[in-house]
Amino acid sequence: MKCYRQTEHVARKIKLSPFISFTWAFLFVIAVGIATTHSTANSNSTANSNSTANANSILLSTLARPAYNPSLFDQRDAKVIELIEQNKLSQARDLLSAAIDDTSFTVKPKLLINRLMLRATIDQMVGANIGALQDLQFAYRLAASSNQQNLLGDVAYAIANIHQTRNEHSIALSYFKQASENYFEHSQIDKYTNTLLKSVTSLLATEQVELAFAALDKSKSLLNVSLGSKSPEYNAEAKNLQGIYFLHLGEALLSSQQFTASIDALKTSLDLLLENQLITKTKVNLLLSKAYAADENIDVAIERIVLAFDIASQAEPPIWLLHSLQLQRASLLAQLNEYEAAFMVTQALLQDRTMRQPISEIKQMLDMHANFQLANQQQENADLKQENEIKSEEIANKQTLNKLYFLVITLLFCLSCLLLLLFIRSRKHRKALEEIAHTDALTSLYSRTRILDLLSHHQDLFSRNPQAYCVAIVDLDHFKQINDTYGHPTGDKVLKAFGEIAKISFRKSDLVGRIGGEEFLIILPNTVAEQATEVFNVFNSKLPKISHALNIEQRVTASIGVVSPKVQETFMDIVSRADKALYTAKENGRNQVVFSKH
Ligand SMILES: Nc1nc2c(ncn2[C@@H]2O[C@H](COP(=O)(O)OP(=O)(O)OP(=O)(O)O)[C@@H](O)[C@H]2O)c(=O)[nH]1
Repeated sequence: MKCYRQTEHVARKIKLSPFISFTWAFLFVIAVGIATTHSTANSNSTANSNSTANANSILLSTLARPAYNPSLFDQRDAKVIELIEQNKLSQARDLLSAAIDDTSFTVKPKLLINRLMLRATIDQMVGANIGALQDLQFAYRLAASSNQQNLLGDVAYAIANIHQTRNEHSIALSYFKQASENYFEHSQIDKYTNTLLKSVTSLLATEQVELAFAALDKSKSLLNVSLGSKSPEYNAEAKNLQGIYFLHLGEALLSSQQFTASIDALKTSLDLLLENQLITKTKVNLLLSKAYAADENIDVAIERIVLAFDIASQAEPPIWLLHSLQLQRASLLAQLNEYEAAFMVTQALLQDRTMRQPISEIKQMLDMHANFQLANQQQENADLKQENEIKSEEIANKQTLNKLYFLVITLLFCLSCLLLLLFIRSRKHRKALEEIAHTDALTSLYSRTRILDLLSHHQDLFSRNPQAYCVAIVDLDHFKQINDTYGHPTGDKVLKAFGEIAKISFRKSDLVGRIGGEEFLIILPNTVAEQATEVFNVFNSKLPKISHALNIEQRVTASIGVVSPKVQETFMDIVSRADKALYTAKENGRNQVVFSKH
């Protein structure tokens, strides 16, 4: 409706006949409506319809007017429109090209210019921007040379649009300037306002923020003036134009990092925009997502980009807008540290040859790649570090384990040594104890226990292998008297001296032990009774030497009872028998050897 109204406005201004005026108004509707749908750059054209469908609906409503009479202009134009309506763009272009070839500039300059504009529109629809630019630049030269000033603004505006789409913002701005000057000159205030708003995007892209805000201020005052002064339908359009004003205000505020104000402006824009402005609403939601993300409100930023995709799916968005949506999606994914997903999206975008994003956005994508690679690298480094840490820990554990093994082995070794030492010592100790137990402390002869053990052992052997041996019990005579006369220590010396004589008097195989105070037991292996009696007599004769040695008057003698054990006897029987023989020796007057014959 907006486009149609603008077209009518143009027609009135150039004061053509109503039919001709209407015809070109009709063509212009197609040109502007479709062109803005398919080639609007990332700003928001007031002249745009939201899709081909939208353009076609305007076209149909125009055709339905009672005043419309296609016979009054070239039938081919009507056919072209019909083909466009059927989306047969190639056929429409061919027919239009033929019509252009037939159109004489000198006779019908306006017709030729408008046809060129229409062909540029078709070219834009199929993405052939260069061809569209050639037609529009040709149309521009024709308009300038034929003094078609009223068309010059529209052509300049269309050229600016294409350059903006291609992100050639400086060139776009120069054409917007020409268009706005032309509209202002011809009092086409709405078109003038729209051009000012449209230029905001290019001003921001070229970092002319102050000029962008100046353009917004100017647009705002113009919009306030136009409100309320027209028909209700016009008010709806004006409201929509205000919505577009707020869109660009939000865009400018976002660019100057006033995020909260930007969000407010963009929300206001959504309230004001007409319902069918799907592409524009998509753009507003895209900007809102960017503003929320910049304000670090990622959740709402995600909601907005989802909404933007949703609205876009209901229209036929231009490819650049889809790229912008994908780029924002990638940016949000990157902010959520989902670099891999972001990378996939941006990689797909970079591979899309049709994409013509502004340098800043390409930089953003490259930054995201760099971030992704950095994050990957960091992750790899972190993984390596973790691996190293694990390995270091393993090595440390192994070292600790080795140390532990070494310690345990050392400890075990030490323990073994200690045990061995203890064992050796205990053996020595035991031997020493045994020695002590087996030896009489005073005389160094066998102790009572030991000599009786030896006797028992000997008797056992004898019972198996009877080989005559003798056993004697020797008791010193009147020893009490020695003690009493010379004292106990002298008595001890006598006992000691007895031991010494016994040691040298008997064979090495003979066994001598002390079994009582002054009583001794002597075993003579392999000895028969006669031999034993003789040995003991000799021995007894040596004892008086002790008196001499100790310088005592009492003569040291002994009474000796000798037995030759029998196989059936126990060692106690033997001792008892020897004791009896000893008793006999004592009875018989002491200092003698008595052999037991029983
Ligand atoms: N000096 C000393 N005297 C001891 C030891 N053991 C026993 N006597 C003493 O030996 C003496 C033994 O005396 P008696 O049993 O009466 O025997 P005796 O005086 O030798 O008399 P007869 O055997 O009948 O000739 C006691 O006075 C004991 O005290 C000892 O180890 N050293």
